[in-house]
Amino acid sequence: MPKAEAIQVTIRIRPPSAAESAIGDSTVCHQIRDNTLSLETADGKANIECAYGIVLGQEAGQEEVFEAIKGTIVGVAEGINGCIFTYGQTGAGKTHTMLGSSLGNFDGITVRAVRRLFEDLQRNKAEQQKGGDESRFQVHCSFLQIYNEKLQDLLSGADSGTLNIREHKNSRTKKAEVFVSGLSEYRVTGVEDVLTLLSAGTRAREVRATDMNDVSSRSHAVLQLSVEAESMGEDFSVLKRAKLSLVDLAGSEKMSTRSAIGKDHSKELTSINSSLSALGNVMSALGEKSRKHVPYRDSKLTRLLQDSLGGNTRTSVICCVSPCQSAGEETKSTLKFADRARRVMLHVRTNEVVDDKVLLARAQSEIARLRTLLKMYMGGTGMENGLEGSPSKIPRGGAGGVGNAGMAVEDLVQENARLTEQNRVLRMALKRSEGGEGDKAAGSGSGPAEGQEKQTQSTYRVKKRLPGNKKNMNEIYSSGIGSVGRKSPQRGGGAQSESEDEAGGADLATLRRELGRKNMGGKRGKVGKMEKELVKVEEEHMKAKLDKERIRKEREELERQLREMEAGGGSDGGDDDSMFGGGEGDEGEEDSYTEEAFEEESGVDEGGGQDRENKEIVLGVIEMKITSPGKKGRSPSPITVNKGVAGAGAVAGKAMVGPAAAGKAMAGKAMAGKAMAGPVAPGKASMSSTAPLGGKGVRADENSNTSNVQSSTVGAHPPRSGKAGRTGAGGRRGGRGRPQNGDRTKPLPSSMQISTSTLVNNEEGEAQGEMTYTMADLGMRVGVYSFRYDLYYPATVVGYDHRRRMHCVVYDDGGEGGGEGRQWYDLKGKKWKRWEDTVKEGKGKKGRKKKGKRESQSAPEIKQRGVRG
Ligand SMILES: Nc1ncnc2c1ncn2[C@@H]1O[C@H](COP(=O)(O)OP(=O)(O)OP(=O)(O)O)[C@@H](O)[C@H]1O
Repeated sequence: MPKAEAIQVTIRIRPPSAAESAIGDSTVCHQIRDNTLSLETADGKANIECAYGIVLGQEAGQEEVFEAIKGTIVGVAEGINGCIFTYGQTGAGKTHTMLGSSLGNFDGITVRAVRRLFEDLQRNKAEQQKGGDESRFQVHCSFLQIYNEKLQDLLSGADSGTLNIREHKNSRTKKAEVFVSGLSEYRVTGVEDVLTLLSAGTRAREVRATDMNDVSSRSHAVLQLSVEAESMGEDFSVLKRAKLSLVDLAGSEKMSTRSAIGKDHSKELTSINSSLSALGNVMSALGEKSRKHVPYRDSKLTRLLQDSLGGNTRTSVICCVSPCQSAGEETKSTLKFADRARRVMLHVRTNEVVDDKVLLARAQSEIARLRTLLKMYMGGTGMENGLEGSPSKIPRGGAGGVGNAGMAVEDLVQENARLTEQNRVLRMALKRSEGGEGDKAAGSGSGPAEGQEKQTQSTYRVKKRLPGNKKNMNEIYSSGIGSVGRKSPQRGGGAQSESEDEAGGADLATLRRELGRKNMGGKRGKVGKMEKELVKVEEEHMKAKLDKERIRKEREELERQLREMEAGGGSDGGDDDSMFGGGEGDEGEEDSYTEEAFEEESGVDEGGGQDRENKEIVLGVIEMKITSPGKKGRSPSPITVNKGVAGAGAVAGKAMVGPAAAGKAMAGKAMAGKAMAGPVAPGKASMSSTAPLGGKGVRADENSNTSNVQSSTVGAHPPRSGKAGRTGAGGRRGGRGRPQNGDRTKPLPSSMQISTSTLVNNEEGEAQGEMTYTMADLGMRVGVYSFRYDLYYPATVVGYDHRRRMHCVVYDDGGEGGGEGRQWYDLKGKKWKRWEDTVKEGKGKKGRKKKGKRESQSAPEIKQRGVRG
């Protein structure tokens, strides 16, 4: 449940500057208590006293500032978004606070925050590992500026052009979220990596001298770290994800303070002031409970910070002020802003994807707790034990019997969702059997049951099963595949039994009797609320039962049709009794990575070369397509992103059978359902984004429209421990060309081999064996070095475009973001330059360094203002 909390406001009063001291500017702003300051009015007659979260006086050091805002950082490793920004007039100390000073040990918030973040992540990882669980995390970094209302990538290494803010609907929360399309993201492994990027980006930032500051930042800068931390145990897997945004705003400046300023400066000033005023207006709107409209769209800054200001982010504002009289008016207006900010309430929640098993365990412990609670209540001992016995204090589903019945209803609803999903797979299988239309069916989105998510261009095939290893659908559904790695007596099998169905009803009946007894006993008032709750649960239970009946019937009908099809010869005859009609019927499928090719690589022999005792069963081939950008109105050309073999986990986790795009399917369920296993054991969920390829190759794509064929192989991913910037190069080029058209069945050159996974079902029906991670070159255009399928962004691929020599990001919103399904965003028209070169050459020089120098380049020195190396 989201927790409501206010934006945390800290005021920092800096010491007088040398210039202020030189003119003997008097001090009018003082800290008087830990959270209170006083400000003398311009005429010196009155003292304004105001209280904020924390007030830090002139003598406060960087460590104290960090302590004040630490709460925002510590949540990040736990999956809570955080945002820290500094606000104030030019020269008030914002950059000093955020970045620190190169003179001495004055690390700013950024360095401290990043250090703390990595410490937390490492500590969590070590703790998990100590307990015998697997744990890992990944962090990506981006850095941008908003200058004159234009968004620019500070890490693209050259003039980045203008980026756009886009919106995407989070498939989990169903809420719109903003992102910057085409923004470079680098994988970072520690504070040093972030500092290097920070240094490179800070050089590219716009600065200019103002009256108050010789090196005034003239742009708003946003450094963002995306964190994913995953832990996996025997029977659980939890993925936490959060973003930390560190924002150094440009300072407001009075037009009148400059006697004569250039046109550029005046434009800058207008743009800064208007975006800061838009920020103030947003804060005002958010602070007013009755106000419905929040003008986020009035400026790029407010649009970009939308999530941080009114959404699911823990936010801290540090308002910096000068203590001197000459700045009195600006200080007053900064304090006004602080006042607005502290009224804003946020709704913060942990971004966590939890495996079903964990949910089940949690639910079970909740039931146990509530049962005890009810027992105590019924026995009248609640109060004596310090527990509030009033039913109104017991959460929904929490009144013991009601809770138990409520859980039964939830079980039913979940079961229904699972059955609906299976029906969808059956429909696809049926379509395919009917005439190889499976791809179209999947692409067109036809067929999903009501309420299902849209399908996009993805195709799924289940490979022919080996003779002697025939299983019918029911066997497959009930053999535990539906719950690989998470065998649950209740859900592991196919449909829930009638008696289990009735369990909720039985609970309800018992509870009714119990309540009747209590009523008789004169506890009417207390019991009334429970009764209402009970009626509600009974209704839900009835509805879920009816739904289940309908879905079951639907399934029976589909199975019947499919059996008829198979009896009538199926799609490719022979001994193929595969669910989806085998692969031979897919001749017309574009850019297929055919099963034959797969077989050669995986060593799976259709004729039974495998150990049948082990009941080897290759359950599926995933093909995912991402469409190239195309112009609006043009049909986009498909680019195959990833083809792999989904093992039992994929089917089980419903990842590949998900109704949405492959990416979505994998995203939604795979993370939770463990289908997208990286180079980990089956049944374990993978780190979503940049699980290293571990030497697994990539595959050429035949739809590529470029002739410059370079396949990125091992190097497509950044080395785990390498410097972040190296990722930008997209890896060494190891490709030796791609297969010719029509030559798809030939084994790919080793450098381009697609990885495969082979899962073997053991006697218990659990998947055993190796499951490897597959990543293909994006249509020969992009060496992928980061790739994630998750609930947050259903699909995000960050890569290096070899042809254009630039970084690019694909956001696939599965059609939900209002786009045309999958979309391709790149850094159009940009020249690409390695960031190392940019740092080495210094700002202004363009062009790439010669090849082969990269290895010898040492990490750039960090001498940027405010950043310590
Ligand atoms: N708390 C502080 N202690 C010591 N020096 C400070 C402090 N705050 C700011 N300064 C100094 O004041 C000067 C201006 O600070 P800074 O560049 O951080 O201002 P700013 O608010 O970022 O201004 P702008 O908006 O123009 O970029 C710098 O030389 C900085 O080192």
